[in-house]
Amino acid sequence: MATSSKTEASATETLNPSIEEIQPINGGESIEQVQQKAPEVVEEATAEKQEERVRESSNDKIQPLNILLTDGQDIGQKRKREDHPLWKTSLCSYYRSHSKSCSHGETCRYAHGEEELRPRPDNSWDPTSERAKKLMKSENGEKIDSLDAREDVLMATDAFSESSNPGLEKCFVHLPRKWSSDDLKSFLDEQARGYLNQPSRLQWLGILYKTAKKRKGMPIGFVSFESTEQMENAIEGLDGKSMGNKQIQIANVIPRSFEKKARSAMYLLQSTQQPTETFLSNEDLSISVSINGCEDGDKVDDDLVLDASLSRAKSVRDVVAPLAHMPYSDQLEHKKNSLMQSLKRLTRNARKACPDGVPLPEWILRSRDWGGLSCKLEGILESPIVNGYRNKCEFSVGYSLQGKPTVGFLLGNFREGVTAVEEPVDCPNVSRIACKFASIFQGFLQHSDLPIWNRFNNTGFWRQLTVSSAGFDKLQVGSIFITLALLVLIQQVREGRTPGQAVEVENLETSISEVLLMVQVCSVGFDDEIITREFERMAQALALGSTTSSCSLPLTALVVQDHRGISNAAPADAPLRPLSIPKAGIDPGPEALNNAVEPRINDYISNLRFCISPTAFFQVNTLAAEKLYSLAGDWAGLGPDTLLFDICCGTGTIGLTLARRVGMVVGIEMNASAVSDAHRNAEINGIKNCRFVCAKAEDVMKHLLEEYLNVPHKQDQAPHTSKSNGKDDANTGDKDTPVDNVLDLENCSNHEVDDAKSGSSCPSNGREEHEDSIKKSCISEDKNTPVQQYKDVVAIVDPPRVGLHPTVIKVLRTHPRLRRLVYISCNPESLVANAIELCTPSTDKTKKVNKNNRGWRSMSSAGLARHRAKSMPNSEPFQPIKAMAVDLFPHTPHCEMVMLLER
Ligand SMILES: C[S@@+](CC[C@H](N)C(=O)[O-])C[C@H]1O[C@@H](n2cnc3c(N)ncnc32)[C@H](O)[C@@H]1O
Repeated sequence: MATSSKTEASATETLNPSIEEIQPINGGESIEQVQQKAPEVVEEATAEKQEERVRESSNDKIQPLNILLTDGQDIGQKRKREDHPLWKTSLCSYYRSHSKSCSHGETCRYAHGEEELRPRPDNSWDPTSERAKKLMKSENGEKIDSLDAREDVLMATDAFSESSNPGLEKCFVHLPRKWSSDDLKSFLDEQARGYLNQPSRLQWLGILYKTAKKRKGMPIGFVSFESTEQMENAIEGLDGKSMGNKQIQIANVIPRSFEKKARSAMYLLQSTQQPTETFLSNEDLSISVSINGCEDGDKVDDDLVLDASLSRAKSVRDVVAPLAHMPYSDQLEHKKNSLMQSLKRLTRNARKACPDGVPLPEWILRSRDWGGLSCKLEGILESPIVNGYRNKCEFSVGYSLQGKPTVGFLLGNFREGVTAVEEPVDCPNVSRIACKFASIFQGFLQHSDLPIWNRFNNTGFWRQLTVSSAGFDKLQVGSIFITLALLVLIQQVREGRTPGQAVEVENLETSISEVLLMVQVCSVGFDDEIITREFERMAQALALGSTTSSCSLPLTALVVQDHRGISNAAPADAPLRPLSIPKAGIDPGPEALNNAVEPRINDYISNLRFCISPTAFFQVNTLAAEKLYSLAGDWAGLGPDTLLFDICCGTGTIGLTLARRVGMVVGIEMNASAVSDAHRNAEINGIKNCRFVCAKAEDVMKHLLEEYLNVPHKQDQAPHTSKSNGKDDANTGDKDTPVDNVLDLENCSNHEVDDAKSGSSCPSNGREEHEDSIKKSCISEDKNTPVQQYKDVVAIVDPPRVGLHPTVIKVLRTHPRLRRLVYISCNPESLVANAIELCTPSTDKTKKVNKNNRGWRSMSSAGLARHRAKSMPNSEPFQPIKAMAVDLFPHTPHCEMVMLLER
């Protein structure tokens, strides 16, 4: 397996000093001595100190090099060092704690004070710096950076005022987010009284206004006036007025000319269905806002510097590919360092959660060998393709900053008022095929009779375009890739570059043979006839675009998703309408729309074909995912006697690619389309030892473990084979199987925080029906099929970003026969939280969780996990054995991590 070994070696050297190198703290006692005395009390502080020491010590390590570089006057080398993306991105703790003196002087790689501090490659700041603290506060909604808010407002291009006369309306910026419209009105009324009470301004009329509306959760409100005089009085009295630590700013509200078209569409629709008022209020909604004088730059202060970096971060490239400015090897190092922090966090939190009187587990004691990491981080596997690797892109539909209907990426967070969408220009992770389809669709929207989606008032029709591409011929890719890799290597050697730098594999795009387009709309309130006509036109435009493009642009499936929700994240069961793709130049007529093929796409992993539905999860970087699954399989220690649980299995990718190495695979997945894909994929690839269960893992895991593992061992049983018949297959179990159907739903309902984050596509019409469906998915219909006993039970879990449900963690942790668990995570934070619960020792005296305690709302995920660990039934904890990262997302800070847990 290829790893960026060079990068890793140097990073490990500098960031992982052995414990001997760490100086004693706390009056000469070593960290260990202090910890053994009162671990809970001193742990956090010592860990931080330890990290500081590590940093200091890593600084020591590069010091001689720095001196050499300056003394040797190798200016090129020095510049190279200063160009390093991490140069001066952390504050020097030595400088801070030693009266602003540091023996490394200007060669110190850490910043001596806030002035020297540089933003990190992902545009974040050293968390201990003033800047980071300020930002953190604003993120928490307590304080908002003034210019940040201004920037956001400037980026709001959708409609969010309801005035019929924008000339007599103003936008108030920097209002408290939590204010309602009533708060804003009270404030304005109070201001009026205040002025009237001032003797020096007896002539003052007060702040009179017509309407005042506050945008929920945002720092802005709209105030309209009866007359220009009223408006000017308000500006005179309130613009610049202090509001907490901010000053109110009053912005112009400018009607957008480009809205006329949408307006006429609205009128058209208004005559067919909707009550007049709805659309009349909509038609004037589209405005953009500019702040009086904010471009003048008359307030050059610290905030402005901060704002400059924020605004830089808001180019589409910076939003979509924030690490793209770094060489690929530096991106890998950056990700590795941040994963190391997560592994340290796991150790610290598990130590903290370890119950009184229980000795620290071996792995925590051993963590000293790894500089505080909970286990060895074995490295990071590079992505085989660095550019254009995404096989799936979700493009938003909205207005650009120039007011043009655009298909691309949102420039920021809607909650902050950012709605501007920019074209996917210069985003190296997006394929040219995806960009091309976005541009064809954008061209179509400019002439559509239906309006684009407005995020502020949740009206409009066109919402999103998803481009999924696949169909690399593996042999072709293999040979192209080997040739290119060799060429790149030769080139790198010639140019003196290190391996691991960006590999352009442009030709790979030419081997894409399938493209599925999914267009998300909201059909509410629109006439069916108009919709059908627009779909016909859209299908023609997309088909024409694909055939007339200068580059190869296959279009093999087209489907519309109808979604009414507020955000574009549609539930898995949102209605889908497949459309047929007309032959270029031929008008197929409305009938043709109904003759569409099933919208599916075929991709290949480890020489298996995977048929994927539009809403099923599939990793966005297929070649890197292949590495990920094979690593997980290698670490799982599989054999013919292994029963493998593939938890959160999606279309069955992990289980099916490993099926031939195990006795039996049981996959659990809540998305019904993905489960039906998994069955089909087993069939396509002739795999018979897999069973896929459509349910939430938290609802069925306990029963499945019992079904397979609690039966008496029957030595003479024939090896189990199973059929994959396209249904929720439950082809195991016999009359003797003690399937326990007592549901553990009570437990689930204790964890609102997780439930709120996960949607279900499984039936849930009432508790009884739900319970019934869970029972069905766990009990065999064929009562005669014997349950095979397996010597070895392994679980590979690959949960969504929120991590595993606490019920699943509890079931896995407390089942004594599950000895090995491979955790694949795309979110280190949830991995840390779940691993705390899996790996912290428990006692007989478990604490009861207070169900009415709402304190968890303000807890970090690790804090919550520590809390839950206290109520874990007494059971043998897992130990983290090793971890490795796989980079599926070059140019972004994201990364997959695989961790092996054993007991
Ligand atoms: C990160 S994806 C992994 C999918 C699959 N392992 C793969 O690599 O293609 C997570 C999957 O978990 C599913 N999922 C989310 N919550 C779940 C739950 N509570 N129970 C079962 N599956 C769930 C999602 O639908 C999604 O398919």
